[in-house]
Amino acid sequence: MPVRWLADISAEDVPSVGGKGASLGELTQAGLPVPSAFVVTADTYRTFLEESGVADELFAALDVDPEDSAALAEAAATAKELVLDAGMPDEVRESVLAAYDDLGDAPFVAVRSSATAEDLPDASFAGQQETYLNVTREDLLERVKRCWASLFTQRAIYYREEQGFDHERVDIAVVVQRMVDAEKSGVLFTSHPSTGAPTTIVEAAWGLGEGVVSGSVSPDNYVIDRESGEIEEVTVATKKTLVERDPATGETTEREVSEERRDARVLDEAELTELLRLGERVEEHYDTPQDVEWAIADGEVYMLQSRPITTIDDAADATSHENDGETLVSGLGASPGIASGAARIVGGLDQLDKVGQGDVIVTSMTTPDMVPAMKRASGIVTDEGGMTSHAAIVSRELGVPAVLGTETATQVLSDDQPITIDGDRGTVEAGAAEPDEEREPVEDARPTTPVKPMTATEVKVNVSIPEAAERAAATGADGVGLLRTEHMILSTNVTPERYVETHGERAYTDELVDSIRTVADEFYPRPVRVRTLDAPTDEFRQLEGGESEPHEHNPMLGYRGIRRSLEESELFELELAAFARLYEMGYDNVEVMFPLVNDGDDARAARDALAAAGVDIEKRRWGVMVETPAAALCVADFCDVGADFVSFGTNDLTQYTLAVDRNNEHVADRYDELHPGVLALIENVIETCRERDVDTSICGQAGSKPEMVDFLVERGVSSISANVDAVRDVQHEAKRVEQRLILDSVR
Ligand SMILES: Nc1ncnc2c1ncn2[C@@H]1O[C@H](COP(=O)(O)OP(=O)(O)OP(=O)(O)O)[C@@H](O)[C@H]1O
Ligand SMILES: CC(=O)C(=O)O
Ligand SMILES: [Mg+2]
Repeated sequence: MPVRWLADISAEDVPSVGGKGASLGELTQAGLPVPSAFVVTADTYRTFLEESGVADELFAALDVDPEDSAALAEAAATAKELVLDAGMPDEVRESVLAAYDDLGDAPFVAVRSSATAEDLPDASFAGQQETYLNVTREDLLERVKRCWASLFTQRAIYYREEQGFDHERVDIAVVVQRMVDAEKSGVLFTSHPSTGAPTTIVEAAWGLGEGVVSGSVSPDNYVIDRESGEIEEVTVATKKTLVERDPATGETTEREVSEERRDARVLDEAELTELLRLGERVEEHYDTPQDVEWAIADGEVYMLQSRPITTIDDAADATSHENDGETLVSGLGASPGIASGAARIVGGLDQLDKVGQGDVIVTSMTTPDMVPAMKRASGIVTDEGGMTSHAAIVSRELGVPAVLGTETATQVLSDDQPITIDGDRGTVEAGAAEPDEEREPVEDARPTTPVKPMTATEVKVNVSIPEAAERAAATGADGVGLLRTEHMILSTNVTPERYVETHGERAYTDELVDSIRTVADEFYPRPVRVRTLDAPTDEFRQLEGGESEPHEHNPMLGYRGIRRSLEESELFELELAAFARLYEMGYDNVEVMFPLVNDGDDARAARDALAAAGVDIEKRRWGVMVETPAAALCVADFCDVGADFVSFGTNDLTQYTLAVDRNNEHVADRYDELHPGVLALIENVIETCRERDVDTSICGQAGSKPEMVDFLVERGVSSISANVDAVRDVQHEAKRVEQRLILDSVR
């Protein structure tokens, strides 16, 4: 049977109709309003491959060295051409068209890829396959083939080759469904996506749902208490664009929303009540909270897809534990949370093995070599280190509670001693907390909510170690505002020069490609802004090969950032080659950012080096950091040389503006990112960039501070990048300021 109707499909049919098809079948059988549809099954795709005779040639074409980008591109092009050019077996063609005719009155249909579980388990691949809206009978068969062909993009081929996953084992089904000519649409979460509380959250925008799902439109947000049915919170967004069928051409197009509807509320009470009711029925049917896509046309609500919410944090409502044990040591609460476990005193790298799952690492200071053990640990305690130390950055990104700078923990605590650490208060106490409050190891930890306050200001996340990518992506951040390359280098424990000497040039580039790719994959298609190397000489000196680093009176004012990269052009070329490779592999979400530039000359030189490495600078997004007063004052020059964005590195901008070395404890109390001098420079840059249509952003620590968020959002910054644990708060803060601005403008 080449096609199957929704009414005959249920959850067991995933292998035949894919996840989307199966969920639509379940909803239909449960009596929920789903537009009529049939599924072109995975078997049909197989039949097509065999009977059209393309299978051998197709799979032979896919057998490439995934590292050979040219070959990869060719394989993808060949595969697509083979699939699109192959004739459909008569039986398939007839069944599909006959099923279409049974939908009645020659409707427009949605042709939706429905992946089967056999494909890559990597979640970032979901949504990679195509969906076509407003398809007519004439284009139907071709669109079905296009869905099939979308299994063979460069990225997909690369990934399967690399994972040793057989292309022949991958299946795909295609849902052909009557279009809902949606006046409004969106998503709804039947229960709160992070706590599981009985709160329904609805997001809604005008037109077809594509915009909401892809994130290109900011939707209204409604929060409804399921028990009382009361609408608790209504946030009306400015909806600039909508997606709809062009009545003249029949094509799906995006257009501007009319003035009067732009800021108008999308859903009224009756519609919300109806959505709430349908959501409850869906949740009841599956017996677990669901994430549902819906659309409304002519006053009727339709359900377009349902998936379980996988992000509910079981620990979310666990109450904080009051441990009555004695406080053994205290220090800086550098990474929040409470953790209990056996203390493991780690005196050297050879002792890392004794750190098991759930233990607490106690060490004088962490090093990059300890990261794997840090991932296993439930908590981290150090003698030394402040808020910006390696231990602080890594533990925050991994979400492992940490108490740092205790001075004496390695002496006071003993091996195997049960302890409880509080990463908020900065204390280490004797004894273990109740077992149910122990933190889950990172690998099993559920990511936090994907439903975020929608903000016009993009809220992104900073990432330093690729191991933290999954957790960072789960914040629902709009991308990565700063991916530091330093840690990728530091984790090799040798200087880049030494690495190239011992491993070769290719290996150096490979190392960068691999690390960046981990993050770019996790976030795809959300943008990931990667900064080229910025490590001061004093940090490199600690690495193997670091003896040849120059001694500088003040490394902060010295040989680092773009200055060093332009000087050491051979190494810089290898670094930039990594970007060229990533683009060839299809990571079009990667952006390049240059640190510590002072003026147009620096920016131009960096840009030219990027172009010389084979990156199309017109097509790819690149930009510079604004970290020196000179850069802030010369920002127009960056716009002139074609930067797509600038990003405030307020850690540096503050130290250079105030002449306060951020590593010098004698002047630490004068370090103030909100100093009027710093803010004046920032304001000036935002204004200049807005006039010239260049994006502005912040990626320094101050981006995680509410006062700075207020200041930036008011001035119209394009995006804010925050630490992993601050993303949610920044989203809320940005939304609050945006609402206030809207209200002010109305009054
Ligand atoms: N029959 C339909 N009528 C109106 N809009 C539809 C229909 N089918 C899909 N859409 C819209 O198009 C969007 C994208 O469709 P679809 O769910 O097939 O793709 P996707 O979200 O990219 O895929 P996946 O769910 O596999 O990640 C939907 O969210 C929905 O808003
Ligand atoms: C992030 C960074 O480099 C800075 O704030 O200076
Ligand atoms: Mg900096």
